[in-house]
Amino acid sequence: MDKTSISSLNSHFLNPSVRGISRKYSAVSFTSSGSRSVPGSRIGSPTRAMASTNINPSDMKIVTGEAGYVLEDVPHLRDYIPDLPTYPNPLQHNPAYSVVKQYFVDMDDSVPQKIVVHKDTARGIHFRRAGPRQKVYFESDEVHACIVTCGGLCPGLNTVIRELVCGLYHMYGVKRVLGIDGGYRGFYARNTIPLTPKVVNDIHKRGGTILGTSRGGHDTTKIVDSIQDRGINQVYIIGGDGTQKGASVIFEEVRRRGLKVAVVGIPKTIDNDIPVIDRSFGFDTAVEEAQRAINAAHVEAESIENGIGFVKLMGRYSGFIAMHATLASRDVDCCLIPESPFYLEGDGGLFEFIEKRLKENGHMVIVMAEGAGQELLSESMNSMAKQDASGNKLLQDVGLWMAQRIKDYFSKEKMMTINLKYIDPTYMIRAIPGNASDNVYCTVLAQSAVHGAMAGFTGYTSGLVNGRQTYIPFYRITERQHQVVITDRMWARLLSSTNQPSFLKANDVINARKEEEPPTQLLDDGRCLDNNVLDKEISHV
Ligand SMILES: Nc1ncnc2c1ncn2[C@@H]1O[C@H](COP(=O)(O)OP(=O)(O)OP(=O)(O)O)[C@@H](O)[C@H]1O
Ligand SMILES: O=P(O)(O)OC[C@H]1O[C@](O)(CO)[C@@H](O)[C@@H]1O
Ligand SMILES: [Mg+2]
Repeated sequence: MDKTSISSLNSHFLNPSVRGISRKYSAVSFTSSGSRSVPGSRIGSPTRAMASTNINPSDMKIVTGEAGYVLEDVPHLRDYIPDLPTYPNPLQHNPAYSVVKQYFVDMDDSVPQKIVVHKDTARGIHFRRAGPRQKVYFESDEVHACIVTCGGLCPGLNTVIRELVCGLYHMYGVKRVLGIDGGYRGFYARNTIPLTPKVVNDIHKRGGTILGTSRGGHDTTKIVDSIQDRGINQVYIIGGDGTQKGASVIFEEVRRRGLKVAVVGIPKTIDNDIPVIDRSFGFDTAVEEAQRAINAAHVEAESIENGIGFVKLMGRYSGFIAMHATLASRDVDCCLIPESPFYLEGDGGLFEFIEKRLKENGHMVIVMAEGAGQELLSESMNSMAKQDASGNKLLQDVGLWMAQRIKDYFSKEKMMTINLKYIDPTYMIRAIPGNASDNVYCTVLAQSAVHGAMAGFTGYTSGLVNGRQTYIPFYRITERQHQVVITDRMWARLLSSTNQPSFLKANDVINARKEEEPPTQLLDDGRCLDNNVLDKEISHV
């Protein structure tokens, strides 16, 4: 697409003829009952919003408005089940809430995805604001909820479980909540665990998940059969990108069967690799806990001649933990992440930098994300890529390999004595309970998820966008992975903090820019661009 067609797309979008509120629902007989109808409203095309992704248009529920406003709405039970009765929200009689002015969220409240704007910027994509609604679509004693945790561990998992249970009980008077044992396969292969506020009372102080977790084993038919057979009508699914994909297909099958079942995703990933949301719970805890390993590495390194403290951190495809832990610490001399290619030998390579830093300071600290430099390791070992039960790339231990390469290089090629101490705190970091800030985050996240299901929304991930809780359609969460953008300011901040070289060649920069994120990145002239045209017209970051 050339500049002209981009402009024409945008001018179409801002054209007065397509202004006003317009709606487009997916192919499955959605109705707009219950939605406020705006005088002069008309069916509009979601072309502009769809153009940004490979998403099936029938999955999208788009509401457009004045000045380029787009709401990427989430499905609702009444979209496929007509004439659903509503009930007054029981919170209005709850003394804790009834005194709160404007406690209920206005049905038209939405949260913008991009908050940096220019005076003539289109308002862009918005998500539905989370929170309690005046009317609910479930009676308290009708609700039979279940909670499942999938994928790797993450600090705060138990807090989310606790707050889902307590939120359902205390806010909505729901008494039937089941824990599914051991991830997705637990729906059909394991026992369930009845959850009450008493059972979950102090679980937030423990790491891991009291429900157990697993990878693989997602059999959609068996899972939905189990939901149907048990009479479950609210499903809370806590997990990472893979889990949210699984939640999305469960939702599709539930909708196909016409079941009154709300399917809700709660994003969990220690790697912070889920797009759209500000950050995932557990990430803050992980960055804080990583400080202990980095401190130890620094103490060891500075106590000995040519000491190198080497810390491996988690981050399969995304180096957020390593980047933030480095920025927080100030003791790190070099941070290596999967998104930023590097090389070892020759001018401008890692070995040259290590030698320089040791000569300057006598010691150094290196932080490496587990997904960094995997291609160097594979080349050197000539090894085949393997996968785990969920289909994720199984990483080789790059930290140990790199530590050995550094030792060999300096002892054999430079005849220089170095003292390298290798620290791998990865699973120790992942297994601790959430810290104070993550626990608050988990509480708000869980309560928001419950409010949405009670209000009849379904097929959404509950998540923080620009500091506000929102409901995000599954397809936005599953369409790509969130990664560090190495041409963005945050990585530049890290480079100026560590004063390490970028190790980039010109080609790497061009490729990195092509992979840049957002579907609605704001350009200098205030327009928004789609991913698929980003490579044609890259502006500032
Ligand atoms: N495309 C998919 N469709 C259906 N289910 C999926 C899909 N991808 C993954 N899953 C299921 O989701 C569950 C968790 O996936 P995965 O092991 O990738 O962890 P995750 O949720 O990405 O969490 P993390 O990466 O943070 O550990 C597994 O049970 C897996 O079978
Ligand atoms: O050893 P496991 O449990 O398969 O998980 C390891 C992976 O899980 C994560 O913690 C989260 O995806 C990654 O950082 C890591 O590569
Ligand atoms: Mg994952």
